[in-house]
Amino acid sequence: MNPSCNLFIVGPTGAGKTTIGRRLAAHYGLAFVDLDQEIEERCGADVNTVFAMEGEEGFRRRESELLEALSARRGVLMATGAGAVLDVANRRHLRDRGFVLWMPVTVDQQLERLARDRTRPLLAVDDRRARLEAMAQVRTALYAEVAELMLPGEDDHLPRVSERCIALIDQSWQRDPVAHESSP
Ligand SMILES: Nc1ncnc2c1ncn2[C@@H]1O[C@H](COP(=O)(O)OP(=O)(O)OP(=O)(O)O)[C@@H](O)[C@H]1O
Ligand SMILES: O=C(O)C1=C[C@@H](O)[C@@H](O)[C@H](O)C1
Ligand SMILES: [Mg+2]
Repeated sequence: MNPSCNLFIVGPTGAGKTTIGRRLAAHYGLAFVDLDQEIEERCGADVNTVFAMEGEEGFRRRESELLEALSARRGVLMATGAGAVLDVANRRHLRDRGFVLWMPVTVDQQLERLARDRTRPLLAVDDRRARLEAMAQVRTALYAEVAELMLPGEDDHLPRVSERCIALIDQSWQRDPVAHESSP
């Protein structure tokens, strides 16, 4: 939505939604919220444990409930989990309640960036490349459906990536001035 008071970031796992999102929030004076981290805080358990105890279905239910609540706030930058776009109601909330940024990443970049990562349960498989390609097959069109702006995806020094993102966002995000008011 443009104009809007929120920024939401979507994109594949390892795209940089959390790391770059944090920097963008600081730049724009928005409250940073990371959907995965919020789920972990509320459950008192990490994402791996939530998947193990409640299955992907339980995780997705929690993800949708929180996305609904957090996206209703004003003046937030929310980094979503990579699979949040799978749900149609999530996609509607994202589109209706904020300006949606898409951080792209190639499968090669994902494999390199997440080589030592063990925190993503859906990547706990023998053939990570095949899993990531299958995810991209389903999800790319969904990122495209919700996003209004694609950010740069190349590997670089994080402050430089953030600066390039800010230059692009400044060109197309019409910030709703009421964003500076406190929430009702
Ligand atoms: N443009 C970039 N250049 C180099 N490294 C990057 C870039 N963007 C992110 N990274 C690195 O990639 C790793 C994954 O980034 P991050 O955790 O922010 O991804 P994410 O999109 O939040 O993933 P997830 O959806 O699984 O939460 C981090 O180690 C981060 O420092
Ligand atoms: O790709 C996904 O579906 C996921 C990505 C992570 O951000 C977490 O939300 C969780 O591991 C699921
Ligand atoms: Mg993240």
